[in-house]
Amino acid sequence: MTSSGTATHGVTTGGFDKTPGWLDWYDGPATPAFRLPAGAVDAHCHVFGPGGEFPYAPERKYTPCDASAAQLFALRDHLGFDRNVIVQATCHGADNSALVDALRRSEGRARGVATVRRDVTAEQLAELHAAGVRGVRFNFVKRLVDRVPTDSLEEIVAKIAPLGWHVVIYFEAEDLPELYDFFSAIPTDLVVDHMGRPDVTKDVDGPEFGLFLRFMRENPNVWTKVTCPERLSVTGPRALDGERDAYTDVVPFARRVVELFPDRVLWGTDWPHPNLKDHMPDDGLLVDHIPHIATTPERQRQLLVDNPHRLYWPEGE
Ligand SMILES: O=C(O)c1cc(C(=O)O)oc(=O)c1
Repeated sequence: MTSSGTATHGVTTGGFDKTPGWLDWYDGPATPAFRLPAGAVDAHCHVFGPGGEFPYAPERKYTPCDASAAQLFALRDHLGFDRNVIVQATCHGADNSALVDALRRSEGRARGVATVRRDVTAEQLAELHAAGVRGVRFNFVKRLVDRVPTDSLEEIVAKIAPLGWHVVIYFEAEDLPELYDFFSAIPTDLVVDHMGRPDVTKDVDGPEFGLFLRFMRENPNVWTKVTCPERLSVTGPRALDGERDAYTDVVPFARRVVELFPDRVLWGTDWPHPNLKDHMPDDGLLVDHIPHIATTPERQRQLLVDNPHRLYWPEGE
């Protein structure tokens, strides 16, 4: 596996200039000390391009290094995951071609979460479904989109609900008070990316994280990904240089969610980790974060196997 094969000197395939300061994904990840249970799912990861084959969207807010389906599946096998849930990245806008290509190449071992526009047709949705898409993503993180998708969400949800799909939302903790009622009205299953991005310098028992926990408690259709400690951490040691006890400041937040809602949590690597600014984690060491937040074999099995299978492979294939 190599990131340098597709991205060199700031240029990706297709002649796209990477965002200045872009950090490429970590090459040569460690073998995790934590043995993943059989059937484990990496339930949040992306593919980027390759730009020469699947050009990045004109409206993108960043240009990444390429990160292909083959490279993702090599990482899956190296870490010991059985399956992936591939989430459409904002750098591809609503063009899901790279995602669909990856799903087809996975031979049933990946499901997808797409981004669609309000004018998406039933035929287009049926095609995405056949490829393995089971959800749509809406991004409320302002640095990643021109406009938050409040207008289009209801219209799109009405179209995807009959397919049994769910909604994935990405937002920041400070925006939850304003969006609380809007999100609570979404009728489908609803998956919140990265625990709603808590500010981990604040108290885990404080009002901000308390609102997120209340959101989950009051809405039994809400799930969350206890992911991205590398994004949320402020002081914790990083998953680098052999560190298997990384991102300790995020642990109390993720552990609390796993303990309170063990049947509505998912975990993923977030590979290839878009927009990290100060370091790129070793995904092998990131897997070693899991037993710190899901502390018993039963909780680990729910987080990594039972929950993602229920949401993405309900037919039991
Ligand atoms: O925090 C981010 O920058 C980020 C971006 C994207 C995306 O661009 O899709 O996805 C993520 O899960 C996280």
